[in-house]
Amino acid sequence: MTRTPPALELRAVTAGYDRSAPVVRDTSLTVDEGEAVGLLGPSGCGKSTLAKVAALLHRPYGGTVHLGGVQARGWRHRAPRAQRTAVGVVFQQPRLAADPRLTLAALIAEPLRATGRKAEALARTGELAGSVGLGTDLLGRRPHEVSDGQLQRACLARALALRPRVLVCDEMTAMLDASTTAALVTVVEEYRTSTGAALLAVGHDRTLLERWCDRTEEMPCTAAGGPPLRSRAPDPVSVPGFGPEAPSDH
Ligand SMILES: Nc1ncnc2c1ncn2[C@@H]1O[C@H](COP(=O)(O)OP(=O)(O)OP(=O)(O)O)[C@@H](O)[C@H]1O
Repeated sequence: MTRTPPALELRAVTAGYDRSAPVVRDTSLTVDEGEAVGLLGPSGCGKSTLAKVAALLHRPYGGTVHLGGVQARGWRHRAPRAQRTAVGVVFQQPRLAADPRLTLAALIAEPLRATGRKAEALARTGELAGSVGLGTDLLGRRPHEVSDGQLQRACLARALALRPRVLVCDEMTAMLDASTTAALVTVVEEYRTSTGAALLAVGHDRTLLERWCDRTEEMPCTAAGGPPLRSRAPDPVSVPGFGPEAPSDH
């Protein structure tokens, strides 16, 4: 029987900002279709770097990235569009990830416009905003006129606009309060349930990631010896998705 290829596979990735001292070394990670994997590890161990490699935003020194079984053939704008748009990404700090000149409507519609879908952008912006709990009254505002939570909702809507098969959430909720965290996790889970998309969620909040994800991976510090990643299934009492109790902020 042929096995469905993983939605995301990182094979022996070595990456960083100085070829002589990479922050990620020979690291492999697989996220199956429909699976949610949490990536934990000490600060500075390279989780965000690995997340950027997974989202084809950072070119590794070594190793390969495969999306749906197909090896990525480029990085950033040089990646083929079908691969680039197969991964949606949300970062920790929405103010760094959002062009301050754009209204929230334009921000959400950015990927649709950038891929030439102007009519779809007009038709779906309101629906996308609604799907992340963003009132249409906020769509005409610019990033400095909304809260971090409202801006992060817009960034999540932007990441979902092209209906990615893989969603990478890099500390998406780290700056948010417990109720906004719960709301955004619920949005991601509803999206995954309806589309079968895979999730790679990076963070420090072990309680949140162990509740949210099917399994977690521990990323060691390369200075302390490097991979392999250590896998951990959730406790029997925790459930995939988000339970009734909101996690605390950190
Ligand atoms: N653009 C950059 N240029 C140079 N070094 C960088 C850059 N971005 C990150 N680094 C360094 O790479 C290392 C790994 O950073 P990274 O952000 O991937 O770690 P992290 O595990 O996500 O950390 P945290 O949990 O604190 O967010 C750190 O030592 C960091 O200082």
